[in-house]
Amino acid sequence: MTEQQKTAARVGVLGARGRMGMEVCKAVDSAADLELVAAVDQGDDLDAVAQAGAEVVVDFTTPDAVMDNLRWCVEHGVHAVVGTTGFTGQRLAEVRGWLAGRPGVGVVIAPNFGIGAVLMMQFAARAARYFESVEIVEQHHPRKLDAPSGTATHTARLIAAARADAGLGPAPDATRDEVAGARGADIDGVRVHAVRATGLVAHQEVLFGTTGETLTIRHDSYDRVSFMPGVLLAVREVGRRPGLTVGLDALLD
Ligand SMILES: NC(=O)c1ccc[n+]([C@@H]2O[C@H](COP(=O)([O-])OP(=O)(O)OC[C@H]3O[C@@H](n4cnc5c(N)ncnc54)[C@H](O)[C@@H]3O)[C@@H](O)[C@H]2O)c1
Ligand SMILES: O=C(O)C1=N[C@H](C(=O)O)CCC1
Repeated sequence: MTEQQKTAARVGVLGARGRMGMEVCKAVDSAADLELVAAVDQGDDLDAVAQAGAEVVVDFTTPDAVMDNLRWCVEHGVHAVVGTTGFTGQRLAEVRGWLAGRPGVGVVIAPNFGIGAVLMMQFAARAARYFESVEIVEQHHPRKLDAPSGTATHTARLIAAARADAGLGPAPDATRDEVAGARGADIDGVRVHAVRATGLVAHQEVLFGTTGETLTIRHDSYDRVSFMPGVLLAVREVGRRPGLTVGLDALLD
C-alpha cells in the first residue's frame, strides 16, 4: 500500500453495477485521494460496506431502494452522497430526523451532479420572476424509471418559489379540452414535459415567455462522465458538512 492510499478517503458505491454506479467506481478508482473499498449492488449485503471500513458511501440505486440504504448509512455513521432521484419534501424531512440523532454524519443529496445542470437551475430560478409563462421540457434515455426527472422536479420547485416570492400568479393557459397528459405534469404549478428516446442521456430546457420575447435555458449531458466532477466534489466535502445538504450549490460556492 502506498503512502497516498493510507490517507485516501475510503469510499463505497451502492448501485455499483448500474450506469451511474459503474462510472462512479471508475472515477473513484482514478482519484489519487480516494480509495474504492466496496462496490455493492442489489442482493449484496450492505455489511460489506461496514466491513470494508467505508467512510463515505455514494448511492445511485433506485427511488425504491435509496431510503433504506441512506438510513443504514446514517445509523452506521457513514457519510452519504446521493444522486438517486425520488426525494420529496417528506423524504427529506425523514432524513433530517435520522441525522438529528447522529450529529457528526453528513448527507449530500443532489438531483443533478452536472455543474452545467446546477447552473441551469440557478439561472432558471433567477429568470423566473421576469416571465409570466414558464414550462420545462426534460429529455432522457428510455431506460429511466422515473418521470418527470429529479432535475425537472427540483427546477420546477425553485421556479415556483421564485414566482411566489415575486407575487406572480398562475401562468396564462386557456386550455379547455385536453387529452390527458397533453399539457404535461403539474409540479407546484409549473408544467413539466418528459421525453424518452434512445440516444439521449440527460437534457433539459426551461422555456420562459413574456410579451414579445422568450428565453430558453438549456443544458445537455451527453455522457455520464459529466456528473463525475460533482460527485467527487461531494465525496470530498460531505465529511466536513454534518447534517443534510440538498443540491450541489452550497458546495460549489
Ligand atoms: N444526481 C445525478 O446527477 C444523477 C445522474 C444520473 C442518474 N441519476 C439517478 O441515479 C439513479 C440511478 O440511475 P442509473 O441510470 O445508474 O440506473 P441503473 O438502473 O443503471 O442503476 C441502478 C443500480 O442500482 C442497483 N440497485 C437496485 N436496488 C439496489 C439496492 N437495494 N442496493 C444496491 N443496489 C441496488 C440496480 O441493480 C442497478 O444496478 C436514478 O434515480 C437516476 O435518476 C442521478
Ligand atoms: O439518467 C438519469 O436517470 C438521470 N437522472 C437524474 C434526474 O432524474 O434528474 C439526473 C439526470 C440523469
